[in-house]
Amino acid sequence: MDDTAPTGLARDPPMHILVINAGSSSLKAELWDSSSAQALLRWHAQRIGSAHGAIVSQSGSAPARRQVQMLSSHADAFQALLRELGGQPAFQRVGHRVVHGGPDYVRSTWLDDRVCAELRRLVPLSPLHQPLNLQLIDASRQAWPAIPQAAVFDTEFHATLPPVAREYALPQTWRDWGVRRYGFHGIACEDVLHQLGAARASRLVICHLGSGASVTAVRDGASVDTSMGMTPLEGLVMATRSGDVDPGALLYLLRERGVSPAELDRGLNEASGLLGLAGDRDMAHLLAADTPAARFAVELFCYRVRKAIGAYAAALGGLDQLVFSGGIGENAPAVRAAICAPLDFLGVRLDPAANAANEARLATGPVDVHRIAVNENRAITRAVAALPAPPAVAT
Ligand SMILES: Nc1ncnc2c1ncn2[C@@H]1O[C@H](COP(=O)(O)OP(=O)(O)O)[C@@H](O)[C@H]1O
Ligand SMILES: CC(=O)OP(=O)(O)O
Ligand SMILES: [Mg+2]
Repeated sequence: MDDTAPTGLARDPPMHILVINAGSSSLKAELWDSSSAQALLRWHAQRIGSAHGAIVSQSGSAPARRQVQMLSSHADAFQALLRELGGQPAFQRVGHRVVHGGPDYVRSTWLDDRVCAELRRLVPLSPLHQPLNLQLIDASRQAWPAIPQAAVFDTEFHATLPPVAREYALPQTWRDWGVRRYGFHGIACEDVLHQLGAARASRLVICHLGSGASVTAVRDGASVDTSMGMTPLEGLVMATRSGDVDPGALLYLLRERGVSPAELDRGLNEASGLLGLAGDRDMAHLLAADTPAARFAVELFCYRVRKAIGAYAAALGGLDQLVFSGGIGENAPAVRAAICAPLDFLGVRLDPAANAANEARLATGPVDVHRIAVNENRAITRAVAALPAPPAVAT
C-alpha cells in the first residue's frame, strides 16, 4: 500500500471503516483501519457498463488481482463487492462519499431514512453523481442494517466561501430559492491539505483534474473560491461536462432550436466537454491520438484551467503554492506543462525533468508546485472516525 502520508486518524477505540465512493462509471470500496491509517483492502470496479469492465483488488501487501468481467450496472458491481467481502462484515462503520449536501447538510452526518429522503431531493443538482451515491447507500444500508453508515459531503470544504464567491448576481427571489454556489471536490481538497500538512502555504490554488475538474482558491487552509457552482457543471471543461457556457446560449437552444430541458441536461452533462470537442472523454486517449480535434480539445482544456489559476491568483492577491491532483493532474505531464507554460509572469515555473517523471515537487520558480496523489477515501475515513457516536441503529 502506498499510503505513507501523515494521517492523524487515530481515535479511540480504533475501528475498521468501509468507504464507498461511486463515480459515474466506477465503484471504489476500501476498508480502512482508523488507528493505523492503512487501507486493508482496496476494491475498485472500473468501466461499469462497458464491455471492458475490470475489478482490481488489493489486500494488505498482496499483489493486485485483476479480474475482468462485464459489470452492467452499479447494482451489479455492488453484488460483486458483497461476494468479495463475504458473510460477516469485518468493519464497524461505513462511510459514503455524497457529492451534494445542499444547504442543510454541511458537515458529515449519520444516515437514516429521513436524511436519505432529504439528500434525494438534491438529485437534480448533481444528476451524474447523487443518484448513484444514493443507490449505493440504499444497497449498503440494506446489506448491513446494523452497521452505522455516514455521508461525507464534497460540498463541506467550501462552506467557508465568502458571499462574493458564493452568490450569483440574480434576483432576490431566485436567491431566496437557494440558487447559489456550493463547490465540489471538497473531499479531495481536504486530502490535499492533509498531505501538505505544515508545508501548506497561505495562498494556495488546487487544480483537481479528473473526470470532473475544478480549481479551488485556498487562503490559510479555507476555501475562498472554487470553479464549480450550484452544480458540478460550472467552471472548467470536463470529461463529458461543458463547464462555463453563456446562459444566453442555453436560452437560445431552448427557445430557438427546440432543445428540450431534458436534452439540454443530457447534452451539457454527458455529451459535452472533451467528448463533445473530440469524441473521446478520456484525456489519456486524446494525448495519444494526436489528431487536430484531440489537440484542440486538450488546448481548450488547458486554457480554461490556466485562466482559472490566473483568476484565483488575483482573488488571493498572489500565489504561493499550486497543486495538481486527480487522474489528469497526477498523470499527464503534457497537460501540466501546457497549463503552466505561460504562467511564468506569476512565478510558476516547472522543472521539465521533474514534471516528466511525475515527481511530487515540480517547481523551479518562486511558486511551490506540487503533484499530489489524492486519496478521497482516506479523507472520508478521517471524517467518519471523527463523528460523534452514532445513534442506535434500528434493526
Ligand atoms: N497517464 C495518464 N495520462 C493522461 N491522463 C490520464 C492518465 N491516467 C489517467 N488519466 C485521466 O484521468 C481521468 C480520470 O481521472 P480520475 O480522477 O480517475 O476520475 P474520476 O473523477 O472519475 O475519479 C481520465 O480522463 C483519464 O484519461
Ligand atoms: C463532483 C465531481 O465532479 O466529481 P467527479 O470528479 O468524481 O466526477
Ligand atoms: Mg473525481
